[in-house]
Amino acid sequence: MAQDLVDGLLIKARSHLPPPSEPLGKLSKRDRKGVAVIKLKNPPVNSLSLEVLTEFVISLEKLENDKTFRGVIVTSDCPGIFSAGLDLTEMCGKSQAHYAEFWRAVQELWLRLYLSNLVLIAAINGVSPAGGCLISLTCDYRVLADNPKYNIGLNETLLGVVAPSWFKDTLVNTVGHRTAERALQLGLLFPPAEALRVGMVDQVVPEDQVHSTALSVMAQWLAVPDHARQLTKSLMRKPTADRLVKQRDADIQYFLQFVSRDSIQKSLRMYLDKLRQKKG
Ligand SMILES: CCCCCCCC/C=C\C=C\CC(=O)SCCNC(=O)CCNC(=O)[C@H](O)C(C)(C)COP(=O)(O)OP(=O)(O)OC[C@H]1O[C@@H](n2cnc3c(N)ncnc32)[C@H](O)[C@@H]1OP(=O)(O)O
Repeated sequence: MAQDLVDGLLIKARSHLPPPSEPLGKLSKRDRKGVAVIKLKNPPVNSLSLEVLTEFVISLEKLENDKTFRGVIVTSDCPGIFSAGLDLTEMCGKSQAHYAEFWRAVQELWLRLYLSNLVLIAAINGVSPAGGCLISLTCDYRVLADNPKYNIGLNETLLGVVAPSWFKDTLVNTVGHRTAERALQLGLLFPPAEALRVGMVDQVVPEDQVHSTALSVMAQWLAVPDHARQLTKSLMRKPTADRLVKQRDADIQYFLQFVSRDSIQKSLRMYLDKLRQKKG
């Protein structure tokens, strides 16, 4: 059975954890076939807070260091939402030190995911804007559930902010320069059929088949000898990652200057207010 391949690893935000005695990321070693599942669980929208980013990195590191694991399926435990992207409250009204710590954590997760030796398959079972889309773009393969609500893309410009160069590079490496340029400037969020057409995802399948499809794809990728696949992945991705590695501190300084501007703070606050008012 396909499900027998899977091991569970749940990433939760501390505030939603039950008793403090439970570890944050649960890594069970029951699996024999080397595939783990990382399920993002930070209700209500799986926003990527500093805590979630940190926990994600720790979980990945554990899996990388545990040689029984060769692949990870990245998916969501929040119905209808893969991830709402970076937690906007981490970028509003906080100190410079907080912004710097937050941005370093965003960089760290991107680098870990993008250069991972593991096979990463995104099982995208919900809407996936901005940072949520970025996570899926770092994976080796993307399976998206066929639901017209499940838009995916880098919509930063619609918030009045700019996708940093390494977000842009990740998109360009996936969909090509022209599609990326148009998508980034317009902040396009693609519905499934469009996302497939432009190459933002590799497969669109009925919602109840996302997980089983991700498992089948995983089996195909794991049939390739690890050393050859890993070196090839590195050849393809390292030049892009190195551009950030060489200037991580400068990138943090850009972010600090950018996010601290009154105009950017105002844009982010207005966007958050709009989200909050949607309900009432
Ligand atoms: C020159 C170069 C300089 C380089 C500088 C670089 C600068 C880069 C700066 C920023 C980069 C940002 C990347 C990002 O990822 S920004 C995040 C973008 N995300 C979005 O636009 C998604 C926003 N959310 C939604 O559209 C919806 O919430 C959705 C995910 C579709 C879910 O909808 P629904 O189920 O209806 O839920 P609600 O909208 O009611 O939301 C529930 C509560 O969650 C709050 N929320 C939603 N998204 C976020 C978020 N990303 N961060 C924090 N909080 C979020 C929302 O406000 C609701 O809160 P409350 O219950 O208090 O009302």
